[in-house]
Amino acid sequence: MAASSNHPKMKGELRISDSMDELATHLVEYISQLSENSVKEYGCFTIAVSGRTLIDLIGKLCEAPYIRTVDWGNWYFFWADERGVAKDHVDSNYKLTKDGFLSRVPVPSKHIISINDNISIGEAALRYEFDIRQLVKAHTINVDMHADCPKFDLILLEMGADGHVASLFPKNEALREKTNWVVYIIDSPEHPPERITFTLPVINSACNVIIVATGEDKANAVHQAIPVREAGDGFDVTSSPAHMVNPSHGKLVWFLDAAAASKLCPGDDGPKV
Ligand SMILES: O=C1O[C@H](COP(=O)(O)O)[C@@H](O)[C@H](O)[C@H]1O
Repeated sequence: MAASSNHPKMKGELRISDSMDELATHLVEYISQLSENSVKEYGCFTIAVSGRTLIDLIGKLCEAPYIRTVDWGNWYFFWADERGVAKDHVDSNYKLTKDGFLSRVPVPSKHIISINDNISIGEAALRYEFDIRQLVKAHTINVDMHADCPKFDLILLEMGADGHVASLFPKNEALREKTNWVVYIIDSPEHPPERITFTLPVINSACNVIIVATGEDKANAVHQAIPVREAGDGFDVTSSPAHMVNPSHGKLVWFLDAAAASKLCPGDDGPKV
């Protein structure tokens, strides 16, 4: 049975499931609710995803009842990060998402804003940000006036075992970016080295951010990322990019399985939920 908790010592709401299947069930129900609310309120749903296990987890959206109940025609689809490889390469987040999800749901192809793989990584980052700006201008994507950033309805992230989210890796220069919406890196500690990623100002301007973490190998990073830290406690926030996710006017929800949540317990900085 999933447990859900809000705790003043934890950043965001925690939803902890006993199994991957249960986590997927709760995750897709939550996404379908967000989609319904956004379409009702603004006429569309702007979603950015990242890669790997996430795409398997959202696969349930391609099945009954969601395949018929979700308003796919009003979805606008983006990537929070992409690897510097061709779109048909096994490492590509586009390929993963296309094969495992987008080919199974009727999102209009002109609503799928992918990253150009025919130009240099620097040009592709600029072009992707330009494409997003055009959709902000057209009022398809809302805007956070205070941050001068797009306000995506949902940014769906998966945390790596080192605490990275999207392609924002521990201690990387990209974590300091304050102005650009999209940047590229050429020094990813994980293969491939070239990546394009949303920056923290964009992630933290979203209406909703979900971070998924599953498996025992993520337990330490979860323990680093979720507890609220006191200023001056010596914790270097750049060692945990996921800890730096803190939507300024939006909602953050963590979807964890029991193994990933296993180190969040009394004696740490918060309660077991
Ligand atoms: O490199 C990436 O990794 C994360 C997830 O990390 P993993 O260790 O669980 O595979 C992913 O969300 C991101 O999109 C991707 O480019």
